[in-house]
Amino acid sequence: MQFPVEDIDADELARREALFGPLADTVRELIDVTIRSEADEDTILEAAQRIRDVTKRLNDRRCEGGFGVRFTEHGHMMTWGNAVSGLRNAIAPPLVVEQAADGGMCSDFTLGAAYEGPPGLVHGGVCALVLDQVCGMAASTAKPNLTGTLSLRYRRPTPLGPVRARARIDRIEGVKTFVVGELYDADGNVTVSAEGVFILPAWARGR
Ligand SMILES: CCCCC/C=C\C/C=C\C/C=C\C/C=C\CCCC(=O)SCCNC(=O)CCNC(=O)[C@H](O)C(C)(C)COP(=O)(O)OP(=O)(O)OC[C@H]1O[C@@H](n2cnc3c(N)ncnc32)[C@H](O)[C@@H]1OP(=O)(O)O
Repeated sequence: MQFPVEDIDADELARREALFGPLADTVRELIDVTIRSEADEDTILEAAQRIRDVTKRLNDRRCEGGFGVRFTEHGHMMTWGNAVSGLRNAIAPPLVVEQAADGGMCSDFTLGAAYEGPPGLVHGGVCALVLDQVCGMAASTAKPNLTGTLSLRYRRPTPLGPVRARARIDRIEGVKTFVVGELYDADGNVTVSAEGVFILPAWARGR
């Protein structure tokens, strides 16, 4: 696993955030309206062609593979391709995850039409995606890790709209960090609870 360091200062970091964040926001809106638009056929056909054209231009120069996890020389971590919180990832809701008063992690976000499973409800796999990230971030306050096991209990449906995720470390046993987490609906009901085992991999021990 590589973690490239980019030779950029705080101003350049801010410039890139201000450039790529709004691009991803725009594409996120595009995803939503692609699902929900009731425009006429000519408009849809024209939109598809214009999107193909701009995609071709953006493709002229691009990195190989995924964005990865990169650092600035001052140690700022850029997880911009992350599927849940990536600044440049239009399929990420995106989550902004913050430290909670209890020392765990917390995030308030909105899941719209792009995250639907059953009608009007968040897809169960999306609930797992979000909880993996927030539980993983809670675990990584103790040590770097990968998800070993994530167990979920879907207690009640999660409606599309405002959602809260929380996670905190339950206990640490050697290389294993045990985390518990929950999703909440807009009324504050727990919809999904999670238990995760996050593991410092053998190859990373002592590094
Ligand atoms: C160091 C890596 C850091 C990578 C960080 C990356 C980026 C940093 C960026 C942001 C960080 C911020 C937050 C994190 C955010 C999001 C979280 C998303 C996380 C993911 O999206 S991550 C992708 C999905 N994840 C995988 O792709 C893992 C595939 N898998 C493996 O890479 C190995 O399978 C591994 C490492 C799991 C274990 O391998 P290993 O060789 O290190 O383990 P080993 O045999 O030494 O066992 C040691 C002890 O763990 C027990 N144990 C073993 N496996 C277990 C399991 N699965 N469940 C429960 N317990 C298990 C044993 O029973 C023993 O327990 P005991 O010590 O008690 O005997």
